[in-house]
Amino acid sequence: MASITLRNVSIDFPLYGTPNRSLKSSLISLGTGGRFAASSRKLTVIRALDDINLDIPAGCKLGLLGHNGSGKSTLLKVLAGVYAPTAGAASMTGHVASLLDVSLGMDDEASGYENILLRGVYLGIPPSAMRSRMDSIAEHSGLGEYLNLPIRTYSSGMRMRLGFAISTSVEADILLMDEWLSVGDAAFQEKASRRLEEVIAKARILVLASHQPELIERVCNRVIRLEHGRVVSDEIL
Ligand SMILES: Nc1ncnc2c1ncn2[C@@H]1O[C@H](COP(=O)(O)OP(=O)(O)OP(=O)(O)O)[C@@H](O)[C@H]1O
Repeated sequence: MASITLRNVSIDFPLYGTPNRSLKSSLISLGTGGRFAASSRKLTVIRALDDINLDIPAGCKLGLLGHNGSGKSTLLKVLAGVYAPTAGAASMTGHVASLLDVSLGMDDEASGYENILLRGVYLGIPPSAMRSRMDSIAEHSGLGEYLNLPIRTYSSGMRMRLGFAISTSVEADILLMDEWLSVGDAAFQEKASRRLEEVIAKARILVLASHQPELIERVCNRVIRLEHGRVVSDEIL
């Protein structure tokens, strides 16, 4: 079973050595960014998430909307286990796959094939299991003989293709995505879009942050809106 439960989750980012008084007054007047939480003479704290309570059951395809700095990426990073809550508790049941940074864990000097194994380690998949997916990943990447070369010889689009092919080869109970990935040239984008839709259809839970309400309406069945780190609406679509 897959599920996500957040109870009173807050995330604070302490900003050390900032010119506190002027920063505080300019942050308070901004319509963007997290909430200004506390300060002393030396320390300013931004509360990126403020007392979030969420129950996400299996079958939920949740879209996150909100202004710049409202906390969408921070929330995804809590779900990915990148940030531990400053307060409250987050619990996830199921295998989490994060498409937040598809090239995380890659090594420039290693070949494409070697990077498939390396990236598998970051995704919690042993090399033996990754080897059995090698052919399908190679095919989806469309990189052919380039996979034998060190990835420092790749263009940025080629790296993205490889990262994308690897990340989408992993079956996940919980899939985390930041915006629609724009990967590669037009031909690859079309292929990538189809592949994403397949991966999403298989996931039990999707959490997708986006600035495009139309995309969320197309892909998701529930949407929450964040403002300054708080949930201000939660709707079934
Ligand atoms: N590593 C960090 N250190 C300090 N502050 C941070 C850090 N990461 C995020 N923040 C702050 O937390 C708040 C929420 O940021 P977050 O990236 O979650 O917003 P977002 O909704 O994803 O924004 P966008 O739509 O612009 O991507 C912002 O005020 C941002 O400045």
